Amino acid sequence: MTSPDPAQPDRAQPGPDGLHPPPSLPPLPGAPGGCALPSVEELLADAVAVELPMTVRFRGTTARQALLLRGPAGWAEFSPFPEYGPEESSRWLAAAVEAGWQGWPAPVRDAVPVNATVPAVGAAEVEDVLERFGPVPAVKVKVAEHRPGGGLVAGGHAADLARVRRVRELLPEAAIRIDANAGWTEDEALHMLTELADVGLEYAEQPVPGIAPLARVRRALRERGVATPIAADEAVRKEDDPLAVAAAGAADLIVVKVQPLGGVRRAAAIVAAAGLPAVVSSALDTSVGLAGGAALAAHLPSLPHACGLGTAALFADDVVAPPWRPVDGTLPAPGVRAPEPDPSALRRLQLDREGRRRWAERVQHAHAVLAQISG
Ligand SMILES: O=C(O)CCC(=O)C1=CC=C[C@@H](O)[C@@H]1C(=O)O
Ligand SMILES: [Mg+2]
Repeated sequence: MTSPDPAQPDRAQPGPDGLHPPPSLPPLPGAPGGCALPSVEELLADAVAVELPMTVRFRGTTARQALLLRGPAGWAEFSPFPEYGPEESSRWLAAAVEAGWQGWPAPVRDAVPVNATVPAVGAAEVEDVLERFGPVPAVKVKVAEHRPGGGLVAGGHAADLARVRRVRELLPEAAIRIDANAGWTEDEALHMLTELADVGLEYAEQPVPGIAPLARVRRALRERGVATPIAADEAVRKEDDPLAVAAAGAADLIVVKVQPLGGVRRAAAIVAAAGLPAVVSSALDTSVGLAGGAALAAHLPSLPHACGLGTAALFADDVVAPPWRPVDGTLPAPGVRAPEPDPSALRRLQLDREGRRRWAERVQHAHAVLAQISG
């Protein structure tokens, strides 16, 4: 549909050591060569802070907050999780600046396949959760969820195994991937992934924290004859160098998310430079942010796996009407800008004055980090 984006590094060009692709990624807003960084006042001029109720607990929460911004190129989302500090949040703000003040790069496909996402629910609830997504080619099952104070949630390993097996029973043909969010020790990961070998997992996402442990688990599984591919998520989006996991050969594929990686162009450049198959996933964004994920998935030259972008199905309400939810297992590509939020949904979901103040403060702090990069 379109020619390659010049912002993407050329994978055919090896880096200085002759082996690895060049590490250069598109600059963040405000940095030399990047798009201009709007002022805080400009960013906040039309901002609306919202809270979306969820139909099921996910990542320990039943409500998701976000700040929606409006720039000349369209609507944008800034929704770092509450525990994220200014530095990590600055990449989320960079993604919002791209969406609202620059626009997304052009798509090469019209629609993207998505997976259903099953939070750490009991096996008896799996059917209900899956119903919200409709027919899908793939399912992600959350495992290894911890209580806020530490320790696995009730049911532990047995509940995780039962949840995955229930999905397989209900959807014998679907691809099933699990996501442990770095919640297992290496021994637990080896034990659980060996137990689940008969399910034929599509891949296991971040079974353990870090890069070296991921590489060890991957190697040890092979030695045991377990062929489950290993995907890196936190080892991409939370490391200083998002390419380190690929350079270390620690994963078979990478998970990429637009907000945590600083925008569609940056995420696409990371995929190109990593040289590994990629899965585009959501950051539990509202439909505005999800459209950014769909823009990335629609822009990538190759999309070998269904995307974790069906998460609007976990919300009881959303800012766009109709919400950016999967239909027949796919989401439409949004083009170069996000869908317009529905004004009545914004009124219904907006936070009070104190909530707005907290979000404005988070924008200021993240902005200060980006402004510092630009010198
Ligand atoms: O990939 C999916 O199916 C849904 C998105 C998803 O799992 C996540 C969204 C937001 C925060 C993360 O804890 C989580 C993930 O780890 O991938
Ligand atoms: Mg993950």
